[in-house]
Amino acid sequence: MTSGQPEYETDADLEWCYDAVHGVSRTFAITIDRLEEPMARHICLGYLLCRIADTIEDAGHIPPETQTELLVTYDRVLDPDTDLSVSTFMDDVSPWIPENCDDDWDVVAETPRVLRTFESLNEEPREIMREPVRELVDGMAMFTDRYADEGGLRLQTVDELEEYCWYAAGTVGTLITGLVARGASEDRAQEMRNNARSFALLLQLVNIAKDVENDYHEENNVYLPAEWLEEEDVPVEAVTDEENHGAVTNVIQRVTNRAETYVDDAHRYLEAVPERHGNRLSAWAIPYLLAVGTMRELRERPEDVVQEGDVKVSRAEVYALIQQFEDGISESRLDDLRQAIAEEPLHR
Ligand SMILES: CC(C)=CCC/C(C)=C/CC/C(C)=C/COP(=O)(O)OP(=O)(O)O
Repeated sequence: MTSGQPEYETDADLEWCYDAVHGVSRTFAITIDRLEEPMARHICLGYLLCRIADTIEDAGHIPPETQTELLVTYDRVLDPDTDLSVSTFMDDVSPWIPENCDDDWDVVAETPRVLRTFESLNEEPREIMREPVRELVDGMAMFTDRYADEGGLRLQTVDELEEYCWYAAGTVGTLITGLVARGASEDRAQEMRNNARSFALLLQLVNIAKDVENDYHEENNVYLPAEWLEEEDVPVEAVTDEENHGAVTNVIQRVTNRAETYVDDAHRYLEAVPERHGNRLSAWAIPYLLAVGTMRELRERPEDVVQEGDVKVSRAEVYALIQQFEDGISESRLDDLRQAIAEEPLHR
């Protein structure tokens, strides 16, 4: 403990942070439940710091220039070389917190609590996390600024889509790898660093493929590359129109195919993951396998992304997958599970 906080207060804050993650991310709730201490609290706090920026970036009701300003201020609060206090950020963001606060905005409203809990962690994990979080925040500020005139993100090319995925998820991969690789052999650490970007791009591209409807209607963002939409004669602003469902489905398939190219690297990452500092292989294997399962669903019913607004692995399958890890997991079992879940739902 480095902050001089009374421990009972930090414990209550940490409990709050664990509850908050369960409210905002299905993926990270599962991951954090699998981890032991101290990795669980490190990943929890690292994730919440990122989520605050993500909520601002996704806020359709905030003008882009204000989003950029808020993200820049948040970055300065995280910068150890400036003494900008979190209260400045709260003064700026408070008018934008919706009255009927959802779980995401609850976390933003509690930024001071998240930050003081983060500051209560040991210095080593904190310093591993700080720069990747700031890179994510800066990247989001860059994207809201780039598309300020459009009112929301309108990614143009597949390269730009992958650039965006780097900031939104690749940075999180760097954060995780920094924490998890401590004390590992140089070979293992290098193997993880080589494959971390692929792991993150796999997860982020699958999320983008399945969330097209919600991203446009709730957040005013179109991540499907305009160049791919154009090849299908779909105007970007008509991405969810009924007449374009078939054509947009083709673009969703293309994004899914792109995600598929990262699966082998992600698998290599998992084969190198050590179980130190409270880390557990299953914490990362489960989101990986859920991404493979979601790709299966996206291939089988891509039209549901635009017709139903969502394609995801069922709760029963998520449960069945978690059950597979009750007694730990071997590498060969990971291979088998990947093949199985790519073909059909696990619980059948
Ligand atoms: C090297 C390595 C381990 C890389 C992985 C990095 C990582 C986990 C990035 C986050 C990707 C992601 C799309 C999370 C889920 O979305 P969400 O948090 O919005 O929640 P949801 O599950 O509710 O959609």
